[in-house]
Amino acid sequence: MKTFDELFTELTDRARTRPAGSGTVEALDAGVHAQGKKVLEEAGEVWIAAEHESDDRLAEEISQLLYRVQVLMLGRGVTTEDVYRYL
Ligand SMILES: N=c1c2ncn([C@@H]3O[C@H](COP(=O)(O)OP(=O)(O)OP(=O)(O)O)[C@@H](O)[C@H]3O)c2ncn1[C@@H]1O[C@H](COP(=O)(O)O)[C@@H](O)[C@H]1O
Repeated sequence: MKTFDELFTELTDRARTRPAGSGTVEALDAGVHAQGKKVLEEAGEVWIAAEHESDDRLAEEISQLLYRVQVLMLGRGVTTEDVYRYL
């Protein structure tokens, strides 16, 4: 179990240390265009899960969307502080 901030710290570390086998490193290397497409894809899966699937499946899809948003944030160099000041 981890929070949004804890995941962002972990992904920031992945970007810095670039461990072999990290899907995050691969996603970062794919660039902002590919990262954005993943956000859109996961958002669509969240929508479908909200209409047709269980609460647990919806929660899982939301977690994947949050992950993809964080990868895009890292890809663009946007921090959680940059985002939180608009909340
Ligand atoms: N929270 C996530 C997470 N959520 C989603 N995903 C990725 O998103 C995929 C699921 O998305 P899809 O449903 O689109 O499945 P898919 O299209 O088959 O996925 P791909 O083939 O596109 O990778 C998973 O297989 C992961 O590749 C995640 N990958 C990593 N994390 C966490 O990020 C951290 C760093 O991970 P690594 O960089 O892999 O070490 C760890 O704490 C992980 O738990």
